[in-house]
Amino acid sequence: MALNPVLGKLVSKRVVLASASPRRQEILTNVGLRFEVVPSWFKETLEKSSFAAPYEYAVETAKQKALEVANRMHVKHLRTPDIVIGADTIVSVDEQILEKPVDKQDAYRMLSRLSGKEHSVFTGVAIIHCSSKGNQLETEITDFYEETKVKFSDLSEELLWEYIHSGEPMDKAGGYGIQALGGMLVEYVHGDFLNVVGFPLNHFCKKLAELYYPPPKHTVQHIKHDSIPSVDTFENLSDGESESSNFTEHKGANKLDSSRMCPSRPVYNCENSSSVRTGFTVPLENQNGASESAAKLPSKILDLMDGFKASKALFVASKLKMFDYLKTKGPLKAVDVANEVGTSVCGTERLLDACVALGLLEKTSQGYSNTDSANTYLTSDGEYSLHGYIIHSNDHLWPLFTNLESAVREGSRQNHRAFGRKAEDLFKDYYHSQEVKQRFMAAMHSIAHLTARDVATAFDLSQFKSTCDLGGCTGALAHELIQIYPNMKVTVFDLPEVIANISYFQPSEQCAAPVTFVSGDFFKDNLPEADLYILSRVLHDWPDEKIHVLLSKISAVCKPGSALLVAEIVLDEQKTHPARAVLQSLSMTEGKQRSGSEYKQLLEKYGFTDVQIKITGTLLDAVLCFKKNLSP
Ligand SMILES: Cc1cn([C@H]2C[C@H](O)[C@@H](COP(=O)(O)OP(=O)(O)OP(=O)(O)O)O2)c(=O)[nH]c1=O
Repeated sequence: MALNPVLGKLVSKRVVLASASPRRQEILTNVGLRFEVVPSWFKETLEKSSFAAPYEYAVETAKQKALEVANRMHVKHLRTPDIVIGADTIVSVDEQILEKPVDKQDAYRMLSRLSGKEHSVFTGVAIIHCSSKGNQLETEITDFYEETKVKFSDLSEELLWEYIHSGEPMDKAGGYGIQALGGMLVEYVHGDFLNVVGFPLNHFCKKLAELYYPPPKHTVQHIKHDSIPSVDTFENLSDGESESSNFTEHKGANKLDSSRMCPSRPVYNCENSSSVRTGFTVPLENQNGASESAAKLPSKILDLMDGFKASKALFVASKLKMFDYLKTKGPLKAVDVANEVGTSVCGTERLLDACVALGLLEKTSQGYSNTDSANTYLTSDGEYSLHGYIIHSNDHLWPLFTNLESAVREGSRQNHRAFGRKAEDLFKDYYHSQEVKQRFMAAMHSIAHLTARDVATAFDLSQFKSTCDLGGCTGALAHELIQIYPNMKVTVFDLPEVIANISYFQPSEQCAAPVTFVSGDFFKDNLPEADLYILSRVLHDWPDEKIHVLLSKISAVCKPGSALLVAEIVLDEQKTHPARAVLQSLSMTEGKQRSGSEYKQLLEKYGFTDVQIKITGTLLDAVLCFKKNLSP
């Protein structure tokens, strides 16, 4: 995800960088922008003398580079991108434009002109919004330039040639690369460093912000390039439900939907920039300047207000297996998805658009397709599929959380309200209903598989020859342990009903040393022998009495020197973070989440010592402790 909310606006768009420059690719990749690279075939041969100023040449070249790619993609590949970005960097000294040197002599000429002097580096950038109407390519061009002043030291002949022989100058404007060896030649830089390297990122973000969130009409002539607006709040208002006229402008503005635009006219004129738009201007709603008095929006609160809608959209799209269909058959139009799934076309279209807005899907003229993370996490057969847990969240947690108010009032689980039966009866369902059992196991498997590597590598466990994962369910963690510690023998101990259903979840490739599954109840039955016991996502679910039984048993069976690894989310000492754990507590199980010192205290009470806590920063943290020599 792009850190900058403005760049986030491009997440669902097909963005093409019309440049072969590895620097430009790196600058944009580093800020999380997803784009294709299609180098431009436009030859940089515009007549320099026909431009009044050097930057005009750079801007025009950037524009031509981007237009060539947009046209080629439209005509040859029948794939119209949404946005094409072109750029051109030149060096200007003594009214002369220097581009890339053609050979070493040329590099020498350029560098000796720059020696001991200040020069300007201009990068022209063109952002082209493309659309296809009746097979015609329509473009809306926005361009700008950025200037950076650079001063070189006096360069000796020897240094100059040594630098030229390094090969660095050859693919760079002015014959130097400030980001590498060329940095040694530079006395000072005034302005945007990245502009010298080939892409003025800051100005680009400001330009996007203007494009996607134009200012109210009366300020149109006075835009200052001194801040990149934080606009994530506006995004949150575009749910079609806000009636407030204060927000109307932003609502329309972030769509960039040409069907809602009024006839062509320039939008705003800023220093260093221009917007030439064919068939593209201000959204109609923008013209009343309504947001003048809009207060600073509380983005976090607005996010929270909308959070449940976003969760439910994800749940429903997952439940309807839309991500599965799109993985195998996408891109698909809404009508095709609706036919596959058996849903209404209009409802499906709204849900798919919502998924695009949430960054789960991409939408192009060919239809909807999965993002990479939807393929990995949201399809039911994805490598780290969370599908099982999402369905569990929808079918089980959602109804419970719908009754949160009663849960807080009464301080207890709300199974009776959510499902019309008590928690104990539901537990019986677990034993009797294959569907409920499978759903629960799929949910546990989802999370265990996703977190297995972090848990398995939180500590070096190579000293342990045998490990028993208590309540290890489908063996996701066990399989990971064997991958990482090939000499380790791993046993999964879980209820007979669980062990009876594990086959579906086993990895297709057979491990050299397979996991052993043993059925039993860890509160009642003898535990298998092991050097290392694991309790992953177990302790937070049980009340103190049950934990007492379990830890006493483990402590009794542990030989001195053997260990217990607990994987849980470890709360901070204030017990308010991470939010994930605190929110999980709201489901009001009889168990609880604990802080690091609480885990330490608990484990020491049962004869474990040398308690080490590893906050992984991911979904699960790890606590490792060793059985001390004397029994507790
Ligand atoms: C001055 C300077 C330029 N450059 C680079 C940036 C640009 O890649 C290059 C100028 O050439 P450009 O013609 O702007 O770009 P390019 O040929 O690399 O790629 P394309 O035309 O496909 O977009 O010089 C540096 O990397 N460091 C520097 O210090």
